[in-house]
Amino acid sequence: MKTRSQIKRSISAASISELFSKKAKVEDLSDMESVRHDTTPPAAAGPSSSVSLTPDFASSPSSHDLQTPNGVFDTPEESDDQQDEDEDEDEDFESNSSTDDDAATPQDQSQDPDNGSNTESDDDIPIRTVAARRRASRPNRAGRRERRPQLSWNKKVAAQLCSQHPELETVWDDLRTKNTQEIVPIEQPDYITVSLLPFQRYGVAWMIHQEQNDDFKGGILADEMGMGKTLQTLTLLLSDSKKPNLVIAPAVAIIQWKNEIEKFTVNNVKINIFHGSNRTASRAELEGYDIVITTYSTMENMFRRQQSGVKRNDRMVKEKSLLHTIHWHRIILDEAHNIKDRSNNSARACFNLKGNFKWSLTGTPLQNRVGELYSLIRFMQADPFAYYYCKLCPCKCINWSFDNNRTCTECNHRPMDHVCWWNNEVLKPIQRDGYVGEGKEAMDKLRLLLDHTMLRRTKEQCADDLGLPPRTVVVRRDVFNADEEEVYTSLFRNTARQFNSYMEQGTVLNHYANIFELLTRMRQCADHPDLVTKRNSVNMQLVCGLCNEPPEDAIKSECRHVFCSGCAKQYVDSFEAMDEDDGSVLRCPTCFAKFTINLYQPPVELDVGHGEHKAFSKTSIVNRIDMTKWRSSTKIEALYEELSKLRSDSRSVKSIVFSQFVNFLDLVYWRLSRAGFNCVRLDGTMSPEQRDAAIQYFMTEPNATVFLISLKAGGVALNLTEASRVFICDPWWNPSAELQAMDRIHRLGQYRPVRITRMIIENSIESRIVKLQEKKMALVNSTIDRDQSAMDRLSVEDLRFLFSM
Ligand SMILES: Nc1ncnc2c1ncn2[C@@H]1O[C@H](COP(=O)(O)OP(=O)(O)OP(=O)(O)O)[C@@H](O)[C@H]1O
Repeated sequence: MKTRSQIKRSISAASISELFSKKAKVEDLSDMESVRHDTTPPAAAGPSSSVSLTPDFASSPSSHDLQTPNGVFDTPEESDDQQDEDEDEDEDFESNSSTDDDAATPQDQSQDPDNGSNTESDDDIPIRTVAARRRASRPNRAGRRERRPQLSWNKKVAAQLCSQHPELETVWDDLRTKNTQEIVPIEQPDYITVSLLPFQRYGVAWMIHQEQNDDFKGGILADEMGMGKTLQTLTLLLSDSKKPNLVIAPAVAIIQWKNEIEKFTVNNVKINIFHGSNRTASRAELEGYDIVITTYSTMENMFRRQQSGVKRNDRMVKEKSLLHTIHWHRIILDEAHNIKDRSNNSARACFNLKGNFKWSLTGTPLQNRVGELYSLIRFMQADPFAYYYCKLCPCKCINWSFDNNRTCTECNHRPMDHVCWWNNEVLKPIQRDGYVGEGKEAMDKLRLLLDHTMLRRTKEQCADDLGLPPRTVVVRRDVFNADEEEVYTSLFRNTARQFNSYMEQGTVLNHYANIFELLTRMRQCADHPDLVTKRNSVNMQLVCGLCNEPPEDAIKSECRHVFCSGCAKQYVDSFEAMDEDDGSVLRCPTCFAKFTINLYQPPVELDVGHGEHKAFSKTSIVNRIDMTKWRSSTKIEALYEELSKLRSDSRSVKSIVFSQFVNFLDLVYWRLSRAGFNCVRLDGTMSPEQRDAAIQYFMTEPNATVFLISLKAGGVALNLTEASRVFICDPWWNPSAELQAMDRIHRLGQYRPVRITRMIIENSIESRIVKLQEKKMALVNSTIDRDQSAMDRLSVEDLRFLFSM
């Protein structure tokens, strides 16, 4: 569990997210009363490159707590006895002119560049600084405490850096006084076949301006989801005839890029989809294309083979990555929040690409904490913000590079002598002080930097241009029937008893795999009890070890068990969030060996084949149980009722149904097809081509009225504006995943009012999850913490709440 002080220190992701986006709030309308979210623009709204960074930090901590080496906060106060004991020692250190601030955060300077965490041990803190701290807190001879003007740790480090790197002294002033030239929207280009909207013409002009101005070679286009970032970028890519350009996108979006290029451009744009086993190996060929489109996993995989090698005849052989060899004209990261964790392999692989201009596209530039923005700044190699500077000499580097002796390969000084400018100027003060004092100053600097590197417009600001219809969100609450309740209650009692005994023995973390599975089962049971009671006959080699479903974007652990990539990430994240530090290790839910898995490995292909019912895979529940005796569930019937009502009102209304469980989608498919609905499916067991074919069919076939989509595979990056209804069948821990899903239909090209229905079983864990979401949201909104990272994760407290009888 995080300490209160730790929580206090964190800057709010929520606040920043809020700063960036005013999303329609999800209203809990148990009585099915609907709420309209007006998209009328406020009078003064309009395209602007500035982002409002004005969080409500009224209750932020005002004290400058000191961080001890073990991360616990204390003050420099000490007992008089202790002070006397240290008297002599102190005198010796007078000449070192150390101040209490030296002792404040000595380890802050020695960031592990990869994760931003402190890496030095207690032993690394010079003793003199401890003594100096004691001296500072002791009364002087007149009985008063010494009060000297104090420089914070970060300010001192900044001063040290400036003495070696004088150019750093004026960085912020230069940025502040920079002549911000007025940006005039471009004219409609003749190479684009569709009329760009006014804010899009402005967006392209801003991108061109960024490239022409020498300060930043690119930037972040962060318009809200569905406002046409792809089209704006495409217009930029074709604004000169320079090539080759590289687009990196999630697998689900690469075909969409291809389609947009074909649909919206007149010239014969030469494109290559660099993905799959048939991709070209020729550098010359790739360099001949205008635009090369690839996926994060392909790019990451190539980089890994280059850096770490690949096993051939029991030897590791390193292979040059074609993508990293070419010098691209522009590099575009679509859904750039994929690299928000600067230490993940995708991020590292992106940082190492070479190009003249680097662009990040994302509707959610900040999901959890301010630190995530570093990845985007680092990707565009913003100078000096992304660089490390040595405090002892003029050494400056973009890559953290230390040899085995832990000395810099450039200057031989130690890691702790090197400081990331971003960490010292922005991240640390905000983490420490929130939005007061130096924290506020740092927040202003961040805003200034974003003003110069990021363009963000919301749907609300551009409502006049977009002309989007209103969006309504409702919650439909049902209760289990008697049979379901019996199964669920027995499952819940058993699992709660089990959980409580782990709690009593203090072994929650040792049994984390078990608990995670129990939670999943209860969530599945709320969809349909069969998902839990008919699990036995599953071939464990072909299902995810966490959700027991056909694995989506399957990945393998070192112990060779298979998992959905989404499940494994959630499992690892939640365990890490426990932060109990009692030596427990995360175990594989299948074999209980230590769980080691590369979360960013390319998906493995599994041959699941087809069973008796050809439309379903061999492992599908439909092929494992006797469907002639099958009975539906409350959730499925509620969905059926909603869809039937829609169909009787209008036969042309199309709906999207999201669930996290592929087997549940199979059961829904079975039920709805038998009731005459023409259903289409998309999940993470399908190849990009199959996914695209499903999307095309749904978008163009008038009779295809229901699209069943797995939230893990289709929650982001899709355009599904043919539909105007969304049903979210099971609540997710993180509400932002649900918001992303909703925006698949509330986007440009949507002309009908949009209605979202969240389906909840009232007497089940689902209503508790919704309460938990509300609780976390309230915590986030009302406390100083405002760090939304908790949204994605489960604490022991959360588990206690979920299992309370
Ligand atoms: N000027 C325009 N005229 C007509 N359609 C447009 C225009 N601009 C964009 N669109 C369409 O709007 C839809 C949304 O655009 P796009 O997918 O680029 O949004 P996005 O901002 O990238 O969203 P996300 O962040 O969800 O990926 C697409 O179908 C696109 O073809």
